[in-house]
Amino acid sequence: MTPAPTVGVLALQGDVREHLHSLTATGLRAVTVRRPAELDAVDALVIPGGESTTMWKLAEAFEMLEPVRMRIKEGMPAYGSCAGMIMLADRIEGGMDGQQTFGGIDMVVRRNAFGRQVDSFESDLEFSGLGQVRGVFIRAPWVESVGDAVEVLARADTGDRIVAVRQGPLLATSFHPELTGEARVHSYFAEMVREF
Ligand SMILES: NC(=O)CC[C@H](N)C(=O)O
Repeated sequence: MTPAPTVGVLALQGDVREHLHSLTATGLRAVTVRRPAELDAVDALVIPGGESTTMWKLAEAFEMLEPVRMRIKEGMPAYGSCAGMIMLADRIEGGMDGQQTFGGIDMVVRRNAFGRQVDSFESDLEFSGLGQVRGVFIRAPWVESVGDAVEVLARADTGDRIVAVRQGPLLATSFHPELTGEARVHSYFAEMVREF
């Protein structure tokens, strides 16, 4: 039997523990990643929810920006929730001056897109291939536009906004399945990792 793939959770900032827990529940090995050497040791990476401006600054401070970009270019599977989705976007709107991302998914993501009234909310989404999934949105981004290579997996019921996408080995959601005990999104990612 081949050993289970190891997934790193980028542990600079954000809801790292919740992702570690969700990944372990799918049968994958999950470890924290803060340093380039730790990144080298994993087969795939999860970028948690949190605050993308802080994550970007810490990624620079920990000299992780380029190494993560490089691994993504080489085809490493990655999944980002919320701030993690922002980090996987090739282009962002509403970012801080100079804010950078790892990129990888050919999309424009708008930060804090759902506005003040609905800073945080929950709703049921139709997730392609999974059926109905409960989405928890916390100052969440949405996907403003996608390139041809990007598959739209879910839209919010509020105005048809795109909230889950996949491009090859890269997955991103505006919402946080790691916070609701919703195992199927992590299982979906685990399948992507095993296929890789
Ligand atoms: N829950 C989240 O991850 C929020 C994302 C945050 N608003 C950002 O721009 O990074």
